Amino acid sequence: MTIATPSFATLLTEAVQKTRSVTCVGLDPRKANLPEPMRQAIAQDRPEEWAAAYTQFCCGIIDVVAGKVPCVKPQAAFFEQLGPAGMISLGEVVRYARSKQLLVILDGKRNDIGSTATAYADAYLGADSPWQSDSLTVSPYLGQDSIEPFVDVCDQRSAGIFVLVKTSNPGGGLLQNRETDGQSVFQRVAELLTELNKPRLDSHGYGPLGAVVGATYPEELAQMRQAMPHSVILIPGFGAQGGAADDVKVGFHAGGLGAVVNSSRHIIFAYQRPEYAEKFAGNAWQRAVEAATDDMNQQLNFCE
Ligand SMILES: O=C(O)c1cc(=O)[nH]c(=O)n1[C@@H]1O[C@H](COP(=O)(O)O)[C@@H](O)[C@H]1O
Repeated sequence: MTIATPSFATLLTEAVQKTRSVTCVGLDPRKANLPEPMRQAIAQDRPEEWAAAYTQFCCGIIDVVAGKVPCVKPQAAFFEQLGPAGMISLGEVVRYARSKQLLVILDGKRNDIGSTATAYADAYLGADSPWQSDSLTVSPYLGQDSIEPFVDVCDQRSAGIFVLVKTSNPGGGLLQNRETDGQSVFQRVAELLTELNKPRLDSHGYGPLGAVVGATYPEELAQMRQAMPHSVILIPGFGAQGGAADDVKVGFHAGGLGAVVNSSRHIIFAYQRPEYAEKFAGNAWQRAVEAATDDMNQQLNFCE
């Protein structure tokens, strides 16, 4: 097997070391939460105008956080809400983030039967991908033959995936915690990721198959850190969903390696948080993004 170097996992580790940050800024634009001046500039309530505002907003965030954090995670759903115009905006945001040396985790939670999974993998991660994302969130529900096409693409290009293992939402346990053959479904997913990563490790011991484990389940996060020594863990649920620094620190290896922690609303709409609202009203929303990013970096001060 020939594996593209440097791998996505290596690039992410290097970006963490360079920025001394484990923060992933989630780009989840919402019409109702855009700063007032941007909402006022919408002349007609048309998807094209909102999409242009989303591009402006997300690129404005990227300008603030580039150099401060290793990666950003655009959530496709919010762009898809605007239809084709939203997808053009998503493409522009991905391109702009990469031009600012930020790694992009495209949050699409994609997957399907193997032959269609190949199309998703080529679409988002392939060498000729029009999106050129560095990585993609992937659902494991269709099994190993649905994950392998993504791994094949990761072998060819410096790309990675983050597979849903234990999600942050309260209802995730209904299926993920289901016990079968003496282990839970999420433990079985973790085992599969470890098997697939083993022949593909970089010099830090990480493979292309990352995992998603929510900050809202610290006990399971600690267990999953042990079960998946070769996966970089994407930890969402910090901030707005209640996850705190003490909850996520168990997801890391020494020196702040092996995980990144996502926060979306608490950073991008920080200007609306009570502690920032007065100081950063109106046009000062980018300064609120900066303050919230600096604060999160300080709280997650795990890099040696
Ligand atoms: O894959 C994800 O990123 C994800 C998985 C998960 O278990 N929980 C979760 O919240 N997410 C995403 O992480 C982001 C969390 O946003 P905030 O709650 O605003 O920080 C959203 O884009 C979610 O779609």
